[in-house]
Amino acid sequence: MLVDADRLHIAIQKSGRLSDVSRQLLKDAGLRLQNGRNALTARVENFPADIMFVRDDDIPTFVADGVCEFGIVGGNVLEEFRLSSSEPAIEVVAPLGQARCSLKLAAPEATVWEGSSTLEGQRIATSYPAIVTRWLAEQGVRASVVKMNGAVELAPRLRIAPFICDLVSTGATLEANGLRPVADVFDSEAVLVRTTRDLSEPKRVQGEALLSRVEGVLQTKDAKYILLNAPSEALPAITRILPGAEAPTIIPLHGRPGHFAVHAVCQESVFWETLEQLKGAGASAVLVLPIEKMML
Ligand SMILES: Nc1ncnc2c1ncn2[C@@H]1O[C@H](COP(=O)(O)OP(=O)(O)OP(=O)(O)O)[C@@H](O)[C@H]1O
Ligand SMILES: O=P(O)(O)OC[C@H]1O[C@H](OP(=O)(O)OP(=O)(O)O)[C@H](O)[C@@H]1O
Ligand SMILES: [Mg+2]
Repeated sequence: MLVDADRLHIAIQKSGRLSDVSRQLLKDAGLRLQNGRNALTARVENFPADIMFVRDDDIPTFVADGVCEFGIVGGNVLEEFRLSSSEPAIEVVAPLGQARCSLKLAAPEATVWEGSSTLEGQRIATSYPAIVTRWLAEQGVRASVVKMNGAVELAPRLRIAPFICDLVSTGATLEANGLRPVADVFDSEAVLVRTTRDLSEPKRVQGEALLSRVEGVLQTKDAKYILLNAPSEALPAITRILPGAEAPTIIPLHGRPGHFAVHAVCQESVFWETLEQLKGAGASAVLVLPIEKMML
């Protein structure tokens, strides 16, 4: 029998860019949370796990310490933690393909940029000093890094530093502050992380079950089930067109010699162009169906 000590702890961001992404992933993995939005913890009704709602910066520490066995965090925050920690007992178990953004170096529009040597002897304001320091070392440039916890885009205007390194997605925040990106430092997306510390056997088993569900969710995101009919001579071309389909099932059509039904799970997006190509290759009666759950 499972006791409370065997329940997994999963750390997610309380509020911010990752909170909806994290809640949605847990929901898609079939986990039903008990408490309301303002609670700091929630019990999962139908899976032996409790959710901790925390600041995103604390997630790597909690997971590496083993206080939480799993967490969802931005790759940028994880990398900064890894570079700053002496014992980062944490691993990425699934990139989630969400909250994509990049850490970019930026400067006021008028700044003349002649490559990374422009930074020699300059100051750079950032919330990610360890990532920026590593990048400067890779570039062979000496510059000083000033840590700011937020509103980094204000640094040039406040004369804190002539350069900044901050997260950019659409670029709208940079533009609104009269800044332009000059170099890419680190690409990030949300990731599911796990502690690398030893777990009790029940927690290890539950962790594997959680991971397998998450992998299923990620695989079904773009996956579709395709059914179509085709004459035998069209089958080689059709199987080449089907996006990300391994070993489609090919069944003879009753009463139509030389004609077959093709069933395939496509792991990649199926676009209208794909259907047009399939028709062009000889397919007819093409159906594309969503896949609700998948466990390979
Ligand atoms: N503009 C963006 N587009 C996409 N993803 C982003 C963007 N800005 C941030 N992110 C990602 O979302 C994560 C969380 O961002 P958010 O701004 O909510 O953090 P925060 O203000 O530090 O939150 P907290 O209050 O939890 O400390 C970032 O670490 C990054 O991985
Ligand atoms: O390139 P953009 O699409 O404009 O996005 C970039 C902005 O998004 C993030 O801040 P967020 O909006 O999450 O607010 P925060 O500063 O309160 O964290 C980041 O710190 C940038 O300021
Ligand atoms: Mg934060």
